[in-house]
Amino acid sequence: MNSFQLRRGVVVRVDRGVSTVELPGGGTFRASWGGALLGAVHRDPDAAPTTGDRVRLRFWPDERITVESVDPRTTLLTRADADGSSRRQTLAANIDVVAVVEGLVPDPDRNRIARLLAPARAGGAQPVVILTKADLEPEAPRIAAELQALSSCPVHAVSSARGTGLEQVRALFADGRTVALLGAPGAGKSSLVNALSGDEVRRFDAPRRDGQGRPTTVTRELRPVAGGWVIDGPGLRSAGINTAVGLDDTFADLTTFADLTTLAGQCRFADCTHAVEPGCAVIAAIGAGGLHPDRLDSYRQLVAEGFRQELRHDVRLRQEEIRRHKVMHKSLRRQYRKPLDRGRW
Ligand SMILES: Nc1nc2c(ncn2[C@@H]2O[C@H](COP(=O)(O)OP(=O)(O)OP(=O)(O)O)[C@@H](O)[C@H]2O)c(=O)[nH]1
Ligand SMILES: [Zn+2]
Repeated sequence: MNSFQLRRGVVVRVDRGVSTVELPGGGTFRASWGGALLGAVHRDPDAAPTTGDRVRLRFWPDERITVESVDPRTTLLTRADADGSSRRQTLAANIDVVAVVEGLVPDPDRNRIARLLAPARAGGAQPVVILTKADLEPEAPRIAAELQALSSCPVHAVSSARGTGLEQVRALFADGRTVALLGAPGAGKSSLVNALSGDEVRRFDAPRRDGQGRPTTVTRELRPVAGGWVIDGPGLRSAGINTAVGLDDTFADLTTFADLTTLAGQCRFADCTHAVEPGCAVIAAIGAGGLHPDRLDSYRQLVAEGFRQELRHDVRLRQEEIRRHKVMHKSLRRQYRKPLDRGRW
């Protein structure tokens, strides 16, 4: 191998400026940022390699390895930083499918499913719901059909314990696609990944130890599964994920609730809150049994979250953007947005 050669790879993990990159022929390398990339990150923090990025590595004669460039992303999953600033944290790039994982036992939480589906759609990924622990719920097929009607996306019931229903889930990974698993602790994500891939993933699972010798969870992992990749890092596990790029206007997209927004358009008052107003089409639909009250609850939560996001965006983000080097920022944006525009599902 020519040591100056550029090689393509996939970022499978990121730790403080060091990217762990897997090459297609096998082999995993830790790489720092090359000069051009350092400049790009300085201008726009989102340009930093994140898990799922397709990158080019340079192998230097002195054995250094650097990430020279990051391919344009098809999707980017981000969340607002925990400190409440408008600064975003990038979680993962190039996610093709967002799978909301929810146990059939105890009863699936419809509000949680709706909340987790929203950012998936907003980010341009294909949403699906995977209901786990089907072996414990004799009514699994009926519940899956009902949820599929409510959420208007594919719903698969699986048992990782018995290995049933896995074929449809495996198909999501075909052609090297990346699937992000979102779900509450205990929903059965790890069991599902293990059932899908057997021993394939275990080598990535060794816990790291920090200075005190305390095991720490490895975050933001991308693992090969069933011919594609799965991401199931703790960073993706909180329901606090609320924004995904491609959309500067974070919650303009409420396709999860297409039925509700249609109904709301038929209310007598344009600013109807669907709580007490006369002539409210939403309340009428619930009364007539055409709309589950849970749906209205999650819609309300979603709208409230979106409102907070938008406030944050308008005031703080705009100020920051002005301070940034505008030209470069914009050209990067344009590059990222292109593939997203064609990719509505
Ligand atoms: N009966 C049955 N139990 C399951 C199945 N899948 C997972 N479980 C059990 O559910 C519990 C949680 O499963 P995990 O796979 O650890 O769930 P997780 O989503 O990875 O949870 P966290 O790691 O806490 O986020 C475990 O006790 C599993 O044994 C299944 O298909 N059938
Ligand atoms: Zn109304």
